[in-house]
Amino acid sequence: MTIHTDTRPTLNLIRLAHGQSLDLPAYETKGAAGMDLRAAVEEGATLTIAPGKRALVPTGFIMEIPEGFEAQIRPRSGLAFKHGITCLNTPGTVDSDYRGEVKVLLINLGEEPFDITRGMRIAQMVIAPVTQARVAEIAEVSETTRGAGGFGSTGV
Ligand SMILES: O=c1ccn([C@H]2C[C@H](O)[C@@H](COP(=O)(O)OP(=O)(O)OP(=O)(O)O)O2)c(=O)[nH]1
Ligand SMILES: [Mg+2]
Repeated sequence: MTIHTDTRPTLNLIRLAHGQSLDLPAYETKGAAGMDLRAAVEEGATLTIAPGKRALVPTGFIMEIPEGFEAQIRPRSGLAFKHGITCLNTPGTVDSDYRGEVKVLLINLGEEPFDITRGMRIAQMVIAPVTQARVAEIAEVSETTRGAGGFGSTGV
C-alpha cells in the first residue's frame, strides 16, 4: 500500500475585498517554481505604466508564510522580453511575519506604455527556505586564497 502524504508547506491566504473574484496564486505547470500573481486592479480600469515609470500593483491577498520560509516576488520573463516590464526590487522579499497585502513593484523599462488590467499575471512568487544567522563580532577574519579580491578579480 502506498500512502501519499503532502509534505509541502502550507501557505494560508486571505483574499481581500478587491481580490475576491481573482484566481488564487497558482503554479501554472506541475514543475513550476513560482506561482503566478494576478493584478487586483479594479474591474474595467487600466493601470498604465509609462516608459521609465513604476507602479506598486496590488495582488488582493494577504498571507501567512510558514516560519523558516520567505516569498520572493520575481518578474515574468515573457513580460520582460516582450514589454521591458520587470520588478524594480527583484527579487522582492516577503517576510514570514508580514501581514499586509502582497504588492508587486513593477517598472517599465520598455519604450511603450504598458497597460495592466484586472487578473493579468504580472509576476511570480517563489516560496523558499531561509536561514537566519546569528551575528558574532570578531577581531580578525580567517585567511583565504581569494582574500579581499572580488568584483572581477579572477578575470572576466
Ligand atoms: O515585492 C515586495 C517586497 C516587499 N513586500 C512587503 C512584504 C515585506 O515583508 C515588506 C517589507 O519589504 P522589505 O523588507 O523588502 O522592504 P523595506 O523597505 O525594508 O520595508 P520594511 O522597513 O517594512 O521592512 O513589504 C511586498 O509586498 N512585495
Ligand atoms: Mg525590510
